[in-house]
Amino acid sequence: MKNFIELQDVCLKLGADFEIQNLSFHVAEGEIFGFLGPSGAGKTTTIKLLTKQLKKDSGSIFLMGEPIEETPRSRYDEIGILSDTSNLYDRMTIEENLNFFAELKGVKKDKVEGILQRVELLKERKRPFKKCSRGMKQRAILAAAVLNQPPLLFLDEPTSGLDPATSQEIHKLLTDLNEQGTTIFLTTHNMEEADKLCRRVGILNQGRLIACDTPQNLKLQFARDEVQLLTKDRKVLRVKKNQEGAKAIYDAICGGDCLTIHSREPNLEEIFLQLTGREF
Ligand SMILES: Nc1ncnc2c1ncn2[C@@H]1O[C@H](COP(=O)(O)OP(=O)(O)OP(=O)(O)O)[C@@H](O)[C@H]1O
Repeated sequence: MKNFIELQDVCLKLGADFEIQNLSFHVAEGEIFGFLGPSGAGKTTTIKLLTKQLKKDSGSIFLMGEPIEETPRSRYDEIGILSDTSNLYDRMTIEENLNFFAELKGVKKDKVEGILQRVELLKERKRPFKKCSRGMKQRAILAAAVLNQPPLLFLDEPTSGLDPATSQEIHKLLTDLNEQGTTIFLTTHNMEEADKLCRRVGILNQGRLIACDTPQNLKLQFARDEVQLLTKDRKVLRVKKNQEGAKAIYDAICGGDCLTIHSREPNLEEIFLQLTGREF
């Protein structure tokens, strides 16, 4: 498996107050990689570095195996990019927009109907983009980005501000795309989304990568040394994994007082709190 994205010691100073510091990570072909971090952590800045909208001060970036400096502009026509600023035209309908992008990307127009169906916009296809709801706009933008089934897709907060049902639809579309071979790099504030979709996640804080692994490994690494026991009278007891804890569990089971026992894995939000001492 080759790396589609690789950063080595990348630094960038932006203004007086912010810098990306020695950023190193990779995204392998076929992965969905989630880039997490609170507002202002540098997620969008990193996408801008990877899509040549910003230039690093130092370090190396490789995109699909070649140094980013050698990546031709035309390569970005193949790569899908979905950012916070839409490039769809307000006055054109959803369908006109997609036909336009199909032509631009050299995709046959008959693909447009299929993609409209997949993002559930077939019925709304004659609606001008500016009259669409936020969820519809987001699905239309995503449809335009994936028309050519890109090998690599950058998504900056793809479900930000969307209702849970629309987010679910977008998750399904992304999972399908990934199964068909698209490598996905996405940024999100939403820990649950990252946990559900991503094979690996990187956690960024104040321009520095503070963790990078599979959600499962991170949870094991930061697992608490305790289990959770639910008693008959619905009390939740947290019991240490030691001799004393074992005795408490033994007594609860023998006394018929134990309803359930669960391990206590932290979620990604708790991991972030443990790493930084700050709420996400
Ligand atoms: N052109 C710029 N000049 C100076 N500072 C900038 C510039 N663009 C962004 N910044 C600053 O860089 C920092 C990182 O911004 P960035 O947009 O990458 O964060 P983010 O993690 O994507 O946040 P959010 O989740 O809110 O989108 C912020 O403090 C921002 O104010």
